[in-house]
Amino acid sequence: MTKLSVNINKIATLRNARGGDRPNVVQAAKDCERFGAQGITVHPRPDERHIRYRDVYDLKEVVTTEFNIEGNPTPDFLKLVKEVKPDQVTLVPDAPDAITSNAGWDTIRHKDFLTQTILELKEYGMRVSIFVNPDVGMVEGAALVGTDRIELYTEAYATGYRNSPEQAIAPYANAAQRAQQLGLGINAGHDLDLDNLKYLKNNLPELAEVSIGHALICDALYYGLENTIQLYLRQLK
Ligand SMILES: CC(=O)[C@@H](O)[C@H](O)COP(=O)(O)O
Ligand SMILES: NCC(=O)COP(=O)(O)O
Repeated sequence: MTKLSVNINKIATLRNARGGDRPNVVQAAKDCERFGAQGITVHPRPDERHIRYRDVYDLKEVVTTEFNIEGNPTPDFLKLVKEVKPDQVTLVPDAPDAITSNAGWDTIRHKDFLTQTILELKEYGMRVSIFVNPDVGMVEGAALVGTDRIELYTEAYATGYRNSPEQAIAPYANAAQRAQQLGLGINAGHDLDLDNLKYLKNNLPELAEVSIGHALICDALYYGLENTIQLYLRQLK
């Protein structure tokens, strides 16, 4: 079974546009769960342009499915996740000024940093995942730093899928196969949508979880949040 974790960053983007509390991020998380989401993902960024650190503490009080916090392990981020203790923390090497996440870890170059950080986080009882490109060498490096899971960065898959699904999936299938041989759990995310999700799922049988935000919240404008979550869940059957 592949779990659907709904990334609610974009709910917070909308809320922040007016400075008030509409839509309410906590209520949205509860509703996503009520509509079938099996997890809630947030990716607080240093400028708090969508999810604020305060939201993360508030969400911890209400999320009853799997709570996944993604982000660059800066001192502030590490303090936050150690206090909140989500079910899963996903480390992403994104620059503070990046519009969105745009690369996975170089697990060889950052081996010492990742090993130390992951060790610390696991002492707090969290599952740790790290964001990686679909590159067998990076997956092998991930196995050496002690992470429980990898999250495959699927932007290249989503872009390539439009021209050639077979070519787009090939590096992901190889990376996933290697991760499984090495005993790593496999998550995936970024730019997944109703067009490309089923093919990814069908070709990565080991996929434990996908986190989806941008396209899902856009779809919800047309289909409604409940229908949209059901449509995404159907792709993962
Ligand atoms: C790691 C990843 O791919 C997602 O967390 C993505 O970065 C969403 O972040 P934004 O909503 O800030 O684009
Ligand atoms: N980890 C990926 C995620 O949480 C959502 O990415 P996107 O669907 O907003 O591109």
